[in-house]
Amino acid sequence: MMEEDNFSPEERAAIYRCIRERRDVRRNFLPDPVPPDVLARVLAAGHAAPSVGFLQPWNFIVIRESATKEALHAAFTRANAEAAAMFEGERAELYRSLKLEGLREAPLLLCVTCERERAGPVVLGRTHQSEMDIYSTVCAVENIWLAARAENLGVGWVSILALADLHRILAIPDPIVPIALLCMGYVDHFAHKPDLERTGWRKRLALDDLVFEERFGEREKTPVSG
Ligand SMILES: Cc1cc2c(cc1C)N(C[C@H](O)[C@H](O)[C@H](O)COP(=O)(O)O)c1[nH]c(=O)[nH]c(=O)c1N2
Repeated sequence: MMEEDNFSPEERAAIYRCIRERRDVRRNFLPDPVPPDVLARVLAAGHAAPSVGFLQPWNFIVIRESATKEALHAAFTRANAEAAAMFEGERAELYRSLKLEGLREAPLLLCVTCERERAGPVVLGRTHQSEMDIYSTVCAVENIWLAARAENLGVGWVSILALADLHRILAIPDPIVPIALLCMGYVDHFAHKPDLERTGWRKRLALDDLVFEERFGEREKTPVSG
């Protein structure tokens, strides 16, 4: 390999730090706007994502209007009441104490959509696994999330909304699928642990419990962390 194709140890360390220290952020947003050049870099990172058949099925809808943010927040409130009712007792109490969106506080919201028919009905790589265009769009979302972290921008994914509300509020026509509604902005700090871990909702699983080696149709647990 050409020397200049390699990542230096410092570059590698920065990438792993970005992955490790990316957080889902939906609180403590500062009012500072996201500069256009920063947003352009973050969106370019999204657009650099892999996609099935090189379909690039995404669009990025930038939302700054407070009326739209309020409408999305109202949709969240409706959905969240339904979601909260799925839990009982202490769990329900804990659920209600969680801050699960930052739709009004974030200076900018981003909706990432997937246009499934962008290249017609037949797409290289999608014929036998029809969700691949959706997954490609999720790859773009993760790129955005990581690039934003490298730009010191917090990003939170808000999925507690009915899809029909997203279609209506953002005027997204039916063949296009809203994949992610993200709240984005500068924050005063990044938490070291996920909120859901810190609040005791769920523990982080051990990597070694999740890795298996395949051996002639059998699976064997294979510790990797050494
Ligand atoms: C597809 C999808 C959808 C959602 C999320 C994530 C993803 C991947 N997460 C964030 C989620 O809770 C968070 O990623 C995990 O708790 C781990 O925390 P970190 O992202 O590592 O900080 C999330 N969080 C939240 O507060 N409200 C939400 O609606 C959602 N929805």
